[in-house]
Amino acid sequence: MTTTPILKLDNLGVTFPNHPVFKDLNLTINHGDFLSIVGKNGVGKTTLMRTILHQLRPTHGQVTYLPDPNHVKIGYVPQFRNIDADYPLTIEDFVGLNLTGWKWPWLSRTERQAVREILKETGLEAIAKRPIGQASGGERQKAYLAQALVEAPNLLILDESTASLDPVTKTDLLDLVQELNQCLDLTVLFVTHDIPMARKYSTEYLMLTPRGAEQGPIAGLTQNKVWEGENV
Ligand SMILES: Nc1ncnc2c1ncn2[C@@H]1O[C@H](COP(=O)(O)OP(=O)(O)OP(=O)(O)O)[C@@H](O)[C@H]1O
Repeated sequence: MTTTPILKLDNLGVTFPNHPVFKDLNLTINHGDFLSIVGKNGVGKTTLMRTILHQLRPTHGQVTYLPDPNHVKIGYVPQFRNIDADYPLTIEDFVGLNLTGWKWPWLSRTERQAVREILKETGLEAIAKRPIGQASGGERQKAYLAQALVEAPNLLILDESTASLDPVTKTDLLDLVQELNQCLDLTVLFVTHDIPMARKYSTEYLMLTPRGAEQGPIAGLTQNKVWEGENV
């Protein structure tokens, strides 16, 4: 099987004032990888995602999109975020927010079709007209995922985005992500504390510890290893 890299981290390091988060991180992520990123609270997982998204300039090293940034389209699903109860968008508006048409009446026929399909796939179809501010926490997380997927990314970052979901919803959404991973070669970076879910869905893992990083095929990631890593 040929592997084509989509993202490369070279000697990557981030230090906040007097506070090194991670250093000397080297990693190549290939198209179609489903990489779980694990490690204890505060070890630097979100900082790494922000660096990959170029929201944060690394202190050392570099992040390279391959073959170039024009070929990498990123979808990002954040950790749970509060939304004001009177936020003036329906769920379907919210899902289409990043498309060129922006709000439902101005979306093109193709964009509307894409929004409808993703609402169906994420189980939001029945509540598409509900104001997003009235949606439950889990429904909002689904809407964030749908918003990221509707743009057909080839790199999806899930930053603890399934943490607030019930087990059935979590499984449904990760099944969908896995289907896109396997059928469309979607590359997935899955930041999680849920080791059984990481083992179920990922192909590879990256474990951050205060001592350094460890990586490998997902079969090598066990709950014990994470606990040991967390005690370093
Ligand atoms: N802008 C910043 N300035 C200074 N320190 C920061 C900044 N952002 C994050 N940190 C610190 O860097 C460390 C890593 O934070 P980060 O959010 O990346 O951890 P995490 O592994 O994602 O944690 P969690 O599992 O709790 O979400 C933490 O100690 C955090 O307080």
